[in-house]
Amino acid sequence: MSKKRKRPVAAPPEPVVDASNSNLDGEILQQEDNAAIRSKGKGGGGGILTDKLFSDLPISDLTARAIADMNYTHLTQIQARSIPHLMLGSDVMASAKTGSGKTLAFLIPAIELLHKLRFSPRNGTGVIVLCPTRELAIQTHNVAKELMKYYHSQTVGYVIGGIDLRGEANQLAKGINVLVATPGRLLDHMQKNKSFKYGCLKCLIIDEADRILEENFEEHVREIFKRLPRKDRQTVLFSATQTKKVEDFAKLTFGEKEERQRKLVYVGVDDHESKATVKGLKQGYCVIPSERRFLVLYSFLKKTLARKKKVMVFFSSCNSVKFHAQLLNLIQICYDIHGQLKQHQRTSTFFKFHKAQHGILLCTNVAARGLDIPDVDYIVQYDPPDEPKDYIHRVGRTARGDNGKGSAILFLLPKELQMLIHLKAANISLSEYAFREELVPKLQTYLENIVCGNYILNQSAKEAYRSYLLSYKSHCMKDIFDIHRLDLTGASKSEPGPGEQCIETSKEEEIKRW
Ligand SMILES: Nc1ncnc2c1ncn2[C@@H]1O[C@H](COP(=O)(O)OP(=O)(O)OP(=O)(O)O)[C@@H](O)[C@H]1O
Repeated sequence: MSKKRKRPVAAPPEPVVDASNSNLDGEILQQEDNAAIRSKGKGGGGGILTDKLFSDLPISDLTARAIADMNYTHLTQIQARSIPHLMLGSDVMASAKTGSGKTLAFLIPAIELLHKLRFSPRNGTGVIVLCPTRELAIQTHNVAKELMKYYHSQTVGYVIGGIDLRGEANQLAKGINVLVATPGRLLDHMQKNKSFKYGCLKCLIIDEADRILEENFEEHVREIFKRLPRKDRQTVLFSATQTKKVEDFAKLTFGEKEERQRKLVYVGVDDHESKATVKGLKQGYCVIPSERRFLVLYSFLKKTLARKKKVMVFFSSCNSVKFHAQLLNLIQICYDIHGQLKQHQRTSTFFKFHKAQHGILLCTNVAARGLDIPDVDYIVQYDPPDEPKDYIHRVGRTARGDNGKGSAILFLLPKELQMLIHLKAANISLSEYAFREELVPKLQTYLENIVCGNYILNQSAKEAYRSYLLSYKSHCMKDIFDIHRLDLTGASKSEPGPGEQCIETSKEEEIKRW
């Protein structure tokens, strides 16, 4: 007889917590100097604006009016330093911190270029912007659309995975001049869609270039490059974290002996800075034993929500996001984004959280790069990132734009403390926050009972726990994140539920089996 599946039901009221450990009004995380992490305040911002005015740029009236409508008057540093080179037609490789205005820096010259060339839909695609994630592509498309709102003869659109290929093909057949795309889907159209015209391409922009050139995109990008016209094509690479790989790629793309190589301009706004993250970001770490992690997170979220804050929490796997969202949704509404969701769910969640005044978004690294969500107060890294670069992009979702402010907290197990050395080497310094044991709510058994009593939650907990161990095992910093030294009993409590029961064989055997 098949087991009847139960849907998660609303949780019974929490047990009365002894007032002495009723953390919920106290500061669960406290900085050593006694100043608990706080969110946005006034004054002393990032100072990314220059005294250069958009009104002094040699751009068309149409673009200038759109920029004025967006209420931008002064250029940011990356805009002031890269736009002149881009408008001269140089190939540019540019780097500037998160939230510093790179999107306008590459879009304005690209739109101007097509305007000057009098591009129209029948010319096909003249500019391609490659983005690593679908949400970032949608966001970049929306900015381009706003900038082009007074243009009547040039068109803008996007093609991304998870959306009907035929619908996109129809749009491409009509002619999309500025096309924002994810690499896999762009290649799909290049291979399968004869009505996609890109023979007149004038500019290729690769946003988050270091990510796009990583292993999982490399093959796609290589194929895309083979198909794109090279003659008279400008190539532009932007990111907050440029790598040697991007440099090598630039050399390869432009060709050592080609004339273009001589025109490659490098713009590094923060090259001489001693900090890899922005000024308005307050960042710290907290060492928390495995078995307390979820309870600390729960308390923290409850408290920040009571103060009407906007929080993003990063996990290492889709299954972890899914399970924690199901569990937290019994207690408190939260949003979640990960790669296992259907695209329409991802897009709708992204826009809901974008618009929300306060709330929680649980996510994987799919939301780590480029997303410009207004007024995020806190970034919590429940699971540590794979490498410093990922750390920089995750925390970059707060403290954005001029005078942006925000806070970030990294959860570490005692054995993971050495990660701070790697972060320090990448110019990231974190303050220490102590968590107060006496304020941790005594809810573990209560939560475990909820999870074990509900089939769906129970299954999700098992999957989340397995995924947590798998991602631990595949972590880049193997010397620190050593699965053989991980306390499995404690780890299972950080995903409250059946935990270790889902590992039936001995620890070593099970790990080897994976
Ligand atoms: N000239 C400007 N004046 C004021 N605000 C600006 C200006 N240019 C951009 N911004 C704002 O700064 C914020 C960050 O911009 P953007 O998303 O382009 O950053 P980014 O450098 O691409 O960040 P990331 O590296 O995270 O992708 C946006 O909210 C944008 O509206």
